[in-house]
Amino acid sequence: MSTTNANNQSANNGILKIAIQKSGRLHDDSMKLLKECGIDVSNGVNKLKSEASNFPLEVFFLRDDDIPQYVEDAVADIGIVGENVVYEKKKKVDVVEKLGFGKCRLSIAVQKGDVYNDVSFLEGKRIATSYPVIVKDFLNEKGINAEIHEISGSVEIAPGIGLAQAICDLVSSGSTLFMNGLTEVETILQSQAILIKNTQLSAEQQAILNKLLFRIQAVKKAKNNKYVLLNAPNDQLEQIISLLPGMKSPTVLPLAEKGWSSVHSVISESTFWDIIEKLKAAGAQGILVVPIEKMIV
Ligand SMILES: Nc1ncnc2c1ncn2[C@@H]1O[C@H](COP(=O)(O)OP(=O)(O)OP(=O)(O)O)[C@@H](O)[C@H]1O
Ligand SMILES: O=P(O)(O)OC[C@H]1O[C@H](OP(=O)(O)OP(=O)(O)O)[C@H](O)[C@@H]1O
Ligand SMILES: [Mg+2]
Repeated sequence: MSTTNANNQSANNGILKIAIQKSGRLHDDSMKLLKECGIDVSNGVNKLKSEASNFPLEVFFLRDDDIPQYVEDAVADIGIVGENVVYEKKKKVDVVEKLGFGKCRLSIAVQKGDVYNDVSFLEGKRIATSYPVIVKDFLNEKGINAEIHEISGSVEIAPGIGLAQAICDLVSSGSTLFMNGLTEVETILQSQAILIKNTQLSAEQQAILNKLLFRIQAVKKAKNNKYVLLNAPNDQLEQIISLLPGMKSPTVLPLAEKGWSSVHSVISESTFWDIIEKLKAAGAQGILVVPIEKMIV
């Protein structure tokens, strides 16, 4: 390749195009994630495209259903979309990272009062859904013959108006099912927002993605951990330190008051309350818990 061509190539590839949902459940969290990664993107009303001012990223605002196709076709290089949409669309894209928001499940529900013992209930029935591909795969796997009636929204209303005897739709709190007199009977898929990428990124695009990913992982780790500061009597230090993992090991500093130390450490969100109780029981006092903004290990 000549130098000129190489330069042109680099000009084309010097920016990464990301597709995110224009409006809806994933929009705000997707924008927030970019912001937490230190990337400034303006989000003007009715704007469909925006360029980050301080990172080589161009943002396309799209309907979530279209994102896997755009990423497969390299119209966008990467995208943020629910796993449910990725599995439904079955496009050729690579999954890069789970993002920890947009958590929901895709479930089958029937009318309250129906006697549902197992999936054989669905045999010969009509199921309303916006996810015909995933439902078809599920029924095939279970050896059930049922009619799939595809509708694009307000799926939970279908049994109540005589359109279907069962539905398959996204559930989070369960309140939409409850309000429509439905009961969840099978969970087909657990879903959350994920980062997907085109399968043939150039080396330069991959390098930008790696930079973005490094930041995303630091943000995610920080969210899953808390910084803890506490005072400990020196004669209890050994026991208290054994309860605290820290990134390497806890920091211990002497307090102005003799016989006491200040202990600093990082605790994971999942074990947080358990460890705090044990720390208190071991004699820790003045425990402060502080959120971490970024965490690079
Ligand atoms: N109740 C929920 N709780 C958490 N996440 C959800 C919930 N409902 C949907 N999601 C996730 O958010 C994604 C977008 O949901 P939304 O309802 O905004 O989609 P949509 O109406 O199809 O939007 P679009 O206009 O972009 O097509 C879903 O595909 C799913 O991954
Ligand atoms: O279990 P819940 O917490 O009630 O959430 C489930 C509802 O959320 C989603 O719809 P959304 O509210 O996004 O509206 P939509 O129909 O426009 O997609 C989904 O399609 C369900 O209807
Ligand atoms: Mg959609």
